[in-house]
Amino acid sequence: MSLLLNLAKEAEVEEKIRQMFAGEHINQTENRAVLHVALRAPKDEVITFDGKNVVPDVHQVLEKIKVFSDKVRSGEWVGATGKPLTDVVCIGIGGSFLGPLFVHTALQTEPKSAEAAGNRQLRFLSNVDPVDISLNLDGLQPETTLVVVVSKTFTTAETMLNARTVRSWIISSLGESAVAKHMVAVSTNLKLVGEFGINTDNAFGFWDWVGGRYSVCSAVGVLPLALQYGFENVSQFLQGAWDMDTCFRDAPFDENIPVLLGLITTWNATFLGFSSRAILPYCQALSKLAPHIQQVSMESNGKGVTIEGLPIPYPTGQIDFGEPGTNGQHSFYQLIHQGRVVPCDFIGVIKSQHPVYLKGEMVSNHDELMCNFFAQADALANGKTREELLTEGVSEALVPHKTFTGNRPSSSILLPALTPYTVGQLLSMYEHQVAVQGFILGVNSFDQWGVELGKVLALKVRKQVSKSRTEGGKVTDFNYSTNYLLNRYLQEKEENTETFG
Ligand SMILES: O=P(O)(O)OC[C@H]1O[C@](O)(CO)[C@@H](O)[C@@H]1O
Repeated sequence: MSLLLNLAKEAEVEEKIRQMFAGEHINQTENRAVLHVALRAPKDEVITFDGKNVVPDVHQVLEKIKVFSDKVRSGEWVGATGKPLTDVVCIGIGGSFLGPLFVHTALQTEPKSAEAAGNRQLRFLSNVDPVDISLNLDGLQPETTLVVVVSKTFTTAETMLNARTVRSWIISSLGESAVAKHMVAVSTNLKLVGEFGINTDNAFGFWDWVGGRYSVCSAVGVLPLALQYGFENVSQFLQGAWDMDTCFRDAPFDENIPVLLGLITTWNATFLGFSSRAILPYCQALSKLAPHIQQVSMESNGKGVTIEGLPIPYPTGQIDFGEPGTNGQHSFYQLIHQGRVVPCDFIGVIKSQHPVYLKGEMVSNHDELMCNFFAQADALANGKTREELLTEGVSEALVPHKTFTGNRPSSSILLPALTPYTVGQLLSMYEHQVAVQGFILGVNSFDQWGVELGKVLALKVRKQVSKSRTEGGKVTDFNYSTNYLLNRYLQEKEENTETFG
């Protein structure tokens, strides 16, 4: 640890944290500041961007969300037919989806939040696959549904097509004028929001200095979560995130949770060369933590060049994946214990959101879950030797199969309980862990050029599909394999299309 702490010094991590909180343009390739911490700063904090304190702007949007969500929840804001809007469908993808889904999943079983939600429903439509539309609109009525279109750029192809499709669903049932009451937006691009037909008075803005995958504490997450759980619960979530932000900003590195986790993750991935990391919450309510952190981490640190554009001669970010325990134990843990080395983050809670204790049982249901949490880290670290197996009377033939090498790294994170506050702490901890790792690797953790090429090629395919539909003829513009598959697809495609309106 002391060598890793020296490395943090050498890599000037302290200075980089300072630059981040000072609103310097550390996202150099996009010439942007990285100020998601300002989204959870209390009113009296001063965080400047290009000489201006941004905290009042943040609180202005928060106040707007509070007023709007209170109106919708109380039934003061009604739909086109005068009915309260009890159900919310958020349309967004990537950072405009995964973070809010993670927090929603963590809060929906938390007693105080669940009570505040009552019978309200919150759903997330992300995939452009029409099956996702059908699943998310199933059982909903347009007259009681509020749609929140969430897109930082308001240009993301999947989100915009889903938004147009759901707008047609509303219009076909309630008429064009219903859009004003039933559709709102979250974006940095208010011009495009207006052009889409959503009243910009009903749009909730954020800023270029918030990266998509770091936007859950902006209106991207706060609006849907406040609609579902009430503003007070969401404000506790923000306070929790800010608590960890201040630990990151102020604590000495040997007590700084995100810095320590960032160093350990870098050690495992880059120095020891372990190419993946498992995020394993022993808490069902954290089932969407891994998919969210997967984007935060892999889109941030999955880079091939340094911030200066030089090729990197060492492995950068790791493949992040995960599932709640104990489910994962019965799925992929075999490989983790005896196959490749996969550093693990175990996350447990001391108090369950729903304690159950069956009469006559030795331990509560949650204790049973947590016994596994404690056991796994030990099993990975210590393993089981040939000698131990022989003492237990295991046959020579089976000894190699039952041996565990041990010496497999893991970190254990124990929370007092899963509340809006600790969910905020957890989120911020991982966001900053990723930043520290990027600072040490020397990459830009805040751009994402690697997602562009696929988008451009999809556009080219889209043009081809529409050309061969209208003009006929075979596709020849791609490589042999793609041409063949695309022609086969177009030839055999038969669709019973459902249209709204
Ligand atoms: O919020 P937007 O602009 O629709 O973008 C959605 C997501 O797409 C990405 O740009 C990746 O394609 C993410 O970084 C982002 O979170």
